[in-house]
Amino acid sequence: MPVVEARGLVKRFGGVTALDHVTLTFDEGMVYAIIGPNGSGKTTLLNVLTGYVKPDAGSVHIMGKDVTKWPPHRIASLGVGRVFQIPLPFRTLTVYDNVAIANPSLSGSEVMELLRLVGLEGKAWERAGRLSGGQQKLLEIARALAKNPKILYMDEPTAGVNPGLFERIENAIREMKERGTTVVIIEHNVRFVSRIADEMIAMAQGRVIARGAPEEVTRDPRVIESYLGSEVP
Ligand SMILES: Nc1ncnc2c1ncn2[C@@H]1O[C@H](COP(=O)(O)OP(=O)(O)OP(=O)(O)O)[C@@H](O)[C@H]1O
Repeated sequence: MPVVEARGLVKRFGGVTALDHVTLTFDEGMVYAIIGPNGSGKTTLLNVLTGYVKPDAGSVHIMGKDVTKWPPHRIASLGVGRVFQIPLPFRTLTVYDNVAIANPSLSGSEVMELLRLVGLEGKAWERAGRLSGGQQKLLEIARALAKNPKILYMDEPTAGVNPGLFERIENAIREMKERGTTVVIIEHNVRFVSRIADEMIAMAQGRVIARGAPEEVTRDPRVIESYLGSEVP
């Protein structure tokens, strides 16, 4: 049974069809990348899968449960995590405490291990508000990992992050996969996600236009065309 199954999702905003009959499944322990030009519906899809936006038609099942009408907190309670594009740590708390409160059952050494994984162990006792934007993003990823989610949605993990830190994001994603988490990443940096995704899903105009191995999807003429003939980024 797939961990997530979306069937026939439709979402309209006024005259714009943001999702036009999207059907897809995500399997356990796999890493998926969702790519597509601006406005192709990627964020709307994540919002529907996590309960923030209700679809006009279609359904979402998580581990066999119909969650289509569930509010976000109830979906989260099934072990569904999300890393938002803009990190929002508790700025006045230390980096360590930000991770510790994400999951109070973790031991001190487990918290430090997560900080080491994202390269923030040297910042453990600094206030989170003092970190750079990229470091705050890494902290957000460590907080998501601390909760040991079954499914983790990541909204542009590399946005606003210094390329020198990409490797740490990659390490965190590999660690999640190792733990059996299903990771779904929306990303504009196609080269970055091509390295880590088991499968790539390309969207254009609210539809899934290609799905498969990253090297095949990025070479698919329909995908190249959706980026207006320019090179896939
Ligand atoms: N709340 C909203 N109200 C009105 N229109 C919306 C809303 N959210 C999304 N849209 C429209 O739906 C379409 C899909 O947008 P969406 O943000 O899902 O695309 P995206 O692929 O995530 O784009 P980007 O890569 O720029 O983040 C766009 O035309 C967008 O303008």
